[in-house]
Parts: sequence; C-alpha cells; structure tokens
Amino acid sequence: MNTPRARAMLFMGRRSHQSHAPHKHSPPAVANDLVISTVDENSGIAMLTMNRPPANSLSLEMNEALCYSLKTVEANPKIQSVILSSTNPKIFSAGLDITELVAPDNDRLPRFWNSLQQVYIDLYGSRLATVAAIQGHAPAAGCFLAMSCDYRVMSEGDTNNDIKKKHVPTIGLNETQLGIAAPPWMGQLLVRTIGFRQAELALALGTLFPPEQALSIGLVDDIVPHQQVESGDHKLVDLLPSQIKDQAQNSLLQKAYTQAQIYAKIPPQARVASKMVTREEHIFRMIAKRDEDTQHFCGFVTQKAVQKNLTAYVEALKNKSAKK
Ligand SMILES: CCCCCC/C=C\CC(=O)SCCNC(=O)CCNC(=O)[C@H](O)C(C)(C)COP(=O)(O)OP(=O)(O)OC[C@H]1O[C@@H](n2cnc3c(N)ncnc32)[C@H](O)[C@@H]1OP(=O)(O)O
Repeated sequence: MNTPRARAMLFMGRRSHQSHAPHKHSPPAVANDLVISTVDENSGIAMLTMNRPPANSLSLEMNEALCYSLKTVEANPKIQSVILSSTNPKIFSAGLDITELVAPDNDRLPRFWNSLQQVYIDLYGSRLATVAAIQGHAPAAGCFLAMSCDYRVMSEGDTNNDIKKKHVPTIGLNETQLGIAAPPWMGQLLVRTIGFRQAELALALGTLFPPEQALSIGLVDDIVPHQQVESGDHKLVDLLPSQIKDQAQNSLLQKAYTQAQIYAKIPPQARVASKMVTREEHIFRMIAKRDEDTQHFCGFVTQKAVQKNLTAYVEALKNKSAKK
C-alpha cells in the first residue's frame, strides 16, 4: 500500500485503497444540496458550500456528500483550488452530528465513522489547494474540516456593541468537554497545526479559540473583519451559489478567493509534490490503522458512561436552542 505509486495516486486524486470508500465516485444516496458545488474553469477555482441546516453538522450522508463533491471537482483538470465554505453565516460546521452518536444503530455507526475517515483522507490528501472560509463556529469536527485544508481564513465575527447582534465565532477541538476524545489522527492534526504544547493544552481542556487567539497560535492563517468590501474581486460573483450570491462583497469570501487565486498560479505538480512531503506519512499511518480506529470508536461511543454524557449534551443543546 505505501509504495511510491500508491502515494502518488492518493495525491493525484485517484484511489489505490478503495475498500472503505463508501462513495466510489458515484453519487451518494442523499447528495442533494448538502454540499453545493460551483466551478469557474477560467480561474481554476471551485467552491464547495456546506448546506445542511441548521448547523452543517456531519452526518453519514453529509460526509459522503463532501467526499463526492470534492472528488467530482478534483476530476476536472482545469480546477486547481477549492474554497470550502458554508451557507450559514454564523456556523462553518458544528462538527459531528451528535445524534449519530446517541443510541446509535450498530450497522450505521461503523459506516458513519468510515465516512468521516474518508473525509479526512480525501480532503487532507486532495490534489487541490484547499482554502477554508470560516465565517462562523467551527468546533470539534468542524475544526477538523478546517485543519484538513491548506489555508484557513476566519471571520472576526460581528463585534457589534449591541449585545444582541454580537457574534464571535470560535474554533477548536472541544471533544473533552463532551466527555469524548478526538481520535489520534484528528488530535495529531492539531499538533501539526499549532505545535505540541499548545495542542496538548487545547486537547485536554477542549479549548475553543476566538479568532484573534486562533490566529496567534496558528490555528488559522488569517482573520478578516466582518464587513462588506467596496471593491472586491468581481469574478467571485460567478463562483457563488445562488444561496449566498448576496455575499459577493463579503470580506471573508473575498480573502479566501484571493488566496485560492494565489495557489492556482503555482505549478500544480510542484504544489502537489510539496503537499505530499508534509501529509502523506500522516495519511498512510491512518489508513494502516483504519479498522482498529473504527473498532475503537464504536467501542468507546457505545460505553454507558459516554452515552450518558452525550445524551446530556444533546439535551443541553436542544434546551439552549428552545430558549432562544
Ligand atoms: C473515540 C471517540 C471519538 C469521538 C469522535 C470525536 C470527533 C469529533 C467529535 C464531534 O465533532 S462532536 C460535535 C461537537 N460539536 C459541538 O460541541 C458543537 C455543538 N453546537 C454548538 O455548540 C452550537 O450549536 C454552535 C455550533 C456554537 C452554534 O450555536 P448557535 O447558538 O448558533 O446554534 P444552536 O441554537 O446551538 O444550534 C442550532 C441547531 O443546531 C443543532 N446542533 C448544533 N450542533 C449540533 C451538532 N453537533 N449535532 C447535531 N445538531 C447540532 C442544535 O441542536 C440546534 O437544533 P434545534 O434544536 O434548533 O433543532
């Protein structure tokens, strides 16, 4: 498996390890509009916009839709960069759909986990330059999605003095706050992104970082004020799905687009080869332990104590939402 050819195939967007891939490049059962895919062949840039209300949480179907959309865009040789964004102005992704974890179905649970593993393999190992436009919260697996990209731009949020309008997004792996732990490959992504000591602290405490702090520790690469820009890149309009067409002047999307353009100008073979240098070992280590990882996940999640914590967490979320 870990031969030079297998490695090259992984990063060129071709699977040499199809056994777990649920989608196998055919439309997932419920692709629908869970992820809206738009492409602009002239600029070489595509956009994948997550669209699973209310919170873009990652269900089995959402994971499959992400992989399918990414693979479809990757298959277009004219595309070099992709922006990952959200139709929800306040939430990038709320992480795993917690309802997948509570009182889970024995058959669905391992399939669900496999689909998340596949998102990691496909996104972290994509031949495309990937830019995350994080305009809202990105906890847990939402943070994982962002970390799997090549570049992260985050909105500072709406720091309006009016408390009712104030909205400061946060990002981080907060799993321990839910009584669970990020799997090794996800935790290691944090180590690779922000360094050992910061990650050790953040993982143990389940820290969610506001934008400025996220920037200072390197969890995101850039932050932009929540505002409209006067003269943005007009070509961005062509790329936006109808659901967020009105955000063409959004400073976050403009910044993500500029970064995607920068990547698209780098000779792709050189860009892909450099990505392999930093990522292939991590991906192959995960693939080698994939079944073990799935067994561990299913065993852990179905423990009584873990179920109790998760049930309470879901209840608290629902109560909070109901009080609004
Ligand atoms: C070996 C074990 C390995 C374990 C695997 C570890 C890997 C990853 C773990 C995870 O990703 S677990 C998920 C972690 N996510 C969170 O803790 C975030 C929870 N959500 C929130 O904190 C907030 O919703 C928010 C994202 C900050 C947004 O807040 P806001 O006030 O804007 O919205 P809410 O009113 O809270 O929520 C709206 C709506 O969405 C539902 N919802 C939110 N998050 C989730 C979720 N993760 N899964 C499912 N549903 C979610 C929430 O219940 C509300 O729904 P309604 O009640 O309105 O129907």
